[in-house]
Amino acid sequence: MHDFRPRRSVLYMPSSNERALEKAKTIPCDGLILDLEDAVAPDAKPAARDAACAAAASGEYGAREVTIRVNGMDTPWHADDIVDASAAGPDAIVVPKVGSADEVRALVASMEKAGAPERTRLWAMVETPEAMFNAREIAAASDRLAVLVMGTNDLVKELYAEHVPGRAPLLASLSLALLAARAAGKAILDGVYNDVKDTDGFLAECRQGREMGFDGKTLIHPGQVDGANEAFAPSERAVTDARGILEAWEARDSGVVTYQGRMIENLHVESAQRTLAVHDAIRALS
Ligand SMILES: CC(C)(COP(=O)(O)OP(=O)(O)OC[C@H]1O[C@@H](n2cnc3c(N)ncnc32)[C@H](O)[C@@H]1OP(=O)(O)O)[C@@H](O)C(=O)NCCC(=O)NCCSC(=O)C[C@H](O)C(=O)O
Ligand SMILES: [Mg+2]
Repeated sequence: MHDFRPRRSVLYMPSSNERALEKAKTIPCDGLILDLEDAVAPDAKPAARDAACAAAASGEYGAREVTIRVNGMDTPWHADDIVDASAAGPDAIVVPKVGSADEVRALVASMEKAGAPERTRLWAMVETPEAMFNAREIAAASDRLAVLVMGTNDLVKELYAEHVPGRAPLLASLSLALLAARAAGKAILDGVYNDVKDTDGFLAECRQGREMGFDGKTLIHPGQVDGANEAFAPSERAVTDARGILEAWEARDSGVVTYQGRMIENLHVESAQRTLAVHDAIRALS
């Protein structure tokens, strides 16, 4: 009933960093974004592209979802990035600064022209004011588009905002993108937390992202993986409650039943089924 792929922790790494590419094989994250964009200097881009494509094609990353983030559509590297990444066949090609449904369709067409295998999905980064206003059309533009990824650093820059605890300046954007993803039935990942030494701030932001409804968080350091894995997995309590709700529902003799004093209706049963599907999918990873 629920076809769910865990994406609690999705780690960016510069594809120019050989050591990080090697280390990633042992990091317990659900996904990897091999970056060719912001984390790679212009003169290192061709070598980084080769390294990312070789890594994605290697099959050495186990159950982790392996993606390549190409350079933006308005850059001189984009066309070659799409051609080479499509040939490498990662789980997804991540495109930064997608601003419209037309751009999504153009990206899908260029992936198809470059022979990207069916399994290679498109992930669109939404990180500009234009993308926020077009989020609904972007999310629904193609079946190939599987995930929206928040780019909160670019958003803060574009809004002339500031990174603050609680992210008040970003809440409208985060909510718009979430609404768009859910309306289109797509997954959505929260943005990165820049201070790799601030564990409390990072965990608070993970909790906020989970409570808002994000599927997981994009990360920049291996030290952030365990916190995201825990925050975006159903807690033991949630799993116990989900089982209890299903048992109470099975034993009902009317359309409404209670579990531990709380009213349970069909919609709560669907949520409980989803919780157990997520829990099972996470357990199946290990
Ligand atoms: C942030 C970092 C530059 C910090 O690097 P460093 O000081 O080297 O960290 P450590 O010494 O603590 O590293 C310990 C070991 O872990 C490896 N490592 C570090 N980061 C990664 C990683 N991301 N993936 C894999 N492995 C990693 C180090 O190599 C050390 O290994 P060892 O020597 O064997 O012990 C660095 O973490 C980093 O570069 N992070 C990724 C930065 C990045 O990719 N940025 C671009 C994406 S973020 C973005 O653009 C979001 C979006 O577009 C937006 O707008 O918001
Ligand atoms: Mg960005």
